[in-house]
Amino acid sequence: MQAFAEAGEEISGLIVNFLQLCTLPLWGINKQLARKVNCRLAYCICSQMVALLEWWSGTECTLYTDPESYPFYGKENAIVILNHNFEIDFLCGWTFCERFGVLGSSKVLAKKELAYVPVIGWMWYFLEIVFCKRKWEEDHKTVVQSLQRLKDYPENFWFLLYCEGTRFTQKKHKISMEVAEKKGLPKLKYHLLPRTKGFCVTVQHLRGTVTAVYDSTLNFRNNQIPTLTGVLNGKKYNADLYVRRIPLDSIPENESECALWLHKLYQEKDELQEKYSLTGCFPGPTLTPPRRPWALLNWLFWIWLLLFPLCLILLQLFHSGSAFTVFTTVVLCFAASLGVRWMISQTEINKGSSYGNKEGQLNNNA
Ligand SMILES: CC/C=C\C/C=C\C/C=C\C/C=C\C/C=C\C/C=C\CCC(=O)SCCNC(=O)CCNC(=O)[C@H](O)C(C)(C)COP(=O)(O)OP(=O)(O)OC[C@H]1O[C@@H](n2cnc3c(N)ncnc32)[C@H](O)[C@@H]1OP(=O)(O)O
Ligand SMILES: CCCCCCCC/C=C\CCCCCCCC(=O)OC[C@@H](O)COP(=O)(O)O
Repeated sequence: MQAFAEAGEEISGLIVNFLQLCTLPLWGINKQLARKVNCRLAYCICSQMVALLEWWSGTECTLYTDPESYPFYGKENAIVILNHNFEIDFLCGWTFCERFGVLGSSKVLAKKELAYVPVIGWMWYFLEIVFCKRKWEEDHKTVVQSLQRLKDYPENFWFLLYCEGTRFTQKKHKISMEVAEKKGLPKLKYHLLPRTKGFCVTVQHLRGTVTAVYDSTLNFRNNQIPTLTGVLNGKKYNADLYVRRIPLDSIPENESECALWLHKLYQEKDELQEKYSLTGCFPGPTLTPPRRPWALLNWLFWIWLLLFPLCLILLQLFHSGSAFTVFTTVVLCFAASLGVRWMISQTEINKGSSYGNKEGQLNNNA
């Protein structure tokens, strides 16, 4: 039955991918309309995952931020900088996107490998997500081109940058601190040394389009180690997100000064993490926007649309279908379930890339 449910989830994603494909002719006729339609279609996929986190697992997401910045959230384009320690940090990010109304349009500088993940990766293609190979010589041109395209984007968007470039592991941390030492930069305890090129080029090319940087730090209470499998199994987590709004005007235009600015920011982020690990909470007030019903309603819609008829088909098969048809259906469901499990494995840190491991970097970046 679980295989059947997972197949249903995947099918809904593939249907949306197909609808996105159908918008291709529209891009030539009315690009801004095509973008808006694709934002709504992407919302149909992302909000199902948000519904799993918010409504199925009941995970609580608390926002720590100052009341002066709060009215800007969701009303402007922004670059979001986030620490990269958790398997579901992207999902918590999506939850905040949902609550501030920018879920369908949010962007990320993502590794190229994710473009090939069915449903999510294919959806991203139509959202004009910026992909990188994490090899600057090869990335520079394509990243700049992709950023330029966002200048006339018709919806407010958040552009997420994991400046550490990869998920935190002890090994990657040790190596990046050796790099920090060689560069004469202070050591970080909780972060990898940030990669500055992506940030500087984003600030440079989105100046005038984006008005602020949201320096964000995510933690989970009581040293919880959240996983996507945990969320799917209904496990409740408690996420704390600290957000500081920094006007883009205050970030240096000069590349080397911009890189230094980012290193300094990560030193401050490290101090904040130290406070969190000592006290178990972030400083300042909490201002958490409530869950909205739309993610739940969209999820229920797809369940109603797919699972009910799929269950009926399955029942009919077992009652009257031939052994061959039953066998084929079961095999297809298991294949879809395997597909979903492979997608989930993309979020697992212990199956992560060798990027940032000195030995791996010489040969392989996958
Ligand atoms: C109110 C609420 C607010 C917020 C809510 C929060 C979030 C919601 C927002 C949006 C959500 C949207 C979408 C989310 C959905 C899903 C996202 C999921 C996943 C995608 C994420 C990824 O794929 S992360 C991986 C890809 N991204 C990045 O890597 C970005 C960061 N990297 C860069 O910017 C890089 O510069 C680069 C990729 C552009 C280029 O890579 P390259 O390796 O070539 O980098 P560099 O040239 O920068 O590196 C060489 C320099 O680094 C030094 N070096 C060498 N080894 C190391 C080392 N181990 N550690 C650190 N530094 C190292 C080297 O010496 C070079 O130094 P230079 O001085 O020469 O620069
Ligand atoms: C419509 C519903 C869809 C049903 C499907 C449900 C199952 C979906 C499962 C998984 C979605 C895949 C999301 C992929 C996002 C993974 C983000 C991520 O964490 O990337 C890692 C990257 O930053 C750094 O990689 P490395 O640390 O260098 O390695």
